[in-house]
Amino acid sequence: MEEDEFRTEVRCEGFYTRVERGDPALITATRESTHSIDMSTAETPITVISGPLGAGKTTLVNRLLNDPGGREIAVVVNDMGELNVDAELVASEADDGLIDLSNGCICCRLQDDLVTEVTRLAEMRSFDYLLIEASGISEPLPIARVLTRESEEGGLPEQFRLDTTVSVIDAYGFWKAFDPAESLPDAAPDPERPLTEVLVEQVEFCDVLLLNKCDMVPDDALDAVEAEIRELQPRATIHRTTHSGVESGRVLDTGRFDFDAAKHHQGWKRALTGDDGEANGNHDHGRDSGRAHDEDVSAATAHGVESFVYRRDRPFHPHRLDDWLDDWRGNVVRAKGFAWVASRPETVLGVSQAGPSVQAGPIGQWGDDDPETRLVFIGRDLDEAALSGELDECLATTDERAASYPDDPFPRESA
Ligand SMILES: Nc1nc2c(ncn2[C@@H]2O[C@H](COP(=O)(O)OP(=O)(O)OP(=O)(O)O)[C@@H](O)[C@H]2O)c(=O)[nH]1
Repeated sequence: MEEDEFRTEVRCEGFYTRVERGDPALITATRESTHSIDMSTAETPITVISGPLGAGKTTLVNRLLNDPGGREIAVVVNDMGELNVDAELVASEADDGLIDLSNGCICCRLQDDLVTEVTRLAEMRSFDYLLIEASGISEPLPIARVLTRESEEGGLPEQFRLDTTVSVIDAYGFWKAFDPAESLPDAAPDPERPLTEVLVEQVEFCDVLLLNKCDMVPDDALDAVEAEIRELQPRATIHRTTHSGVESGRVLDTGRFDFDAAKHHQGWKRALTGDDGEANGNHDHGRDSGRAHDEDVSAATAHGVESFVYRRDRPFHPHRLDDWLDDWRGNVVRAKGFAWVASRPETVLGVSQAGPSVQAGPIGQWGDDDPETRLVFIGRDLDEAALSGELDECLATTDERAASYPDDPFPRESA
């Protein structure tokens, strides 16, 4: 069962590509820069910037273009709309000292366009760093797959190396989305857009996480938000920022990208496997944010952030489970895992909840594995006994296990 079987299918409608090159003053600065580029490796590192709509991605791109640390940076900006507003914003910053050398707009699927445009860029221009700003609804994992040539669709030329995946997370938006007790009046989830699912995936898959817009969240709430994010994302370095203010070296040339680690050390997956990441040398989380593991643990404890795994070797009654999934328990930030349902005893049901967004559907067969429900819950002040009791009420009786279910509710998708 691959985690991307859970992923929401998100289509990207357009890439906007431009190369930014420094003006003479900037090139002078480049020569004097302490940053040295080892041309002998002939590899162009890539940083991918993901994050929800309005989190501060373009702000970060512009910061990096204005302070490239001696690098000549090319930027690919991806936006969902016909007009690429982000590219326009990057361009306006470019007027202050960077020259737009090429631009273009194409409409097609994300992966093909990404490969085509980056390949074309590399043929046309010389640059020594590539920034990719993903759209607010892009999932980082499929992008990383293309950039590491793991995609069946093909990948980038060998000269590129994915160096860092960065997620810029709007601390205020996160606070509103996942903490109903603290949420503001406009925090109601938009039923049209299950963005919380994408937001959580952006948190879960990254090497570096900027917790941005810290100026908009009170300190105690910020601590709680960071504790929740740390529970979802045990591996990444976290930087608290305002206006995406971070030294370029924190997000460029970090060498932190590690596909296996990024895929397997998401909070929910580690809770399922009981792996705390120390065994394989990835126990460096929080280092750059100045926090040690113990501090993360105590921050989580102080804010009541915790996780537990619900395991049962009896199937659910499909309709009772479906009804239960309809009600979002506000203190659950994330629930994810595998369920066994009486309506499809051979089938593994993937369940993925992020805030008010809940998805559940078949993702494979149990095969030789003994069927067993395993669901991870991550949240604040979780009442494990109550949640487990509610779920136990959804388990099928012996008679119900033998029944047939012509109107099986799965797959289900809801915002
Ligand atoms: N108060 C506050 N505003 C910020 C901060 N960072 C960015 N902004 C503002 O938030 C708005 C959105 O920032 P962008 O950088 O365009 O965000 P984005 O992630 O590129 O947005 P999309 O491309 O629409 O997904 C802009 O008006 C920024 O000036 C911050 O730390 N605090």
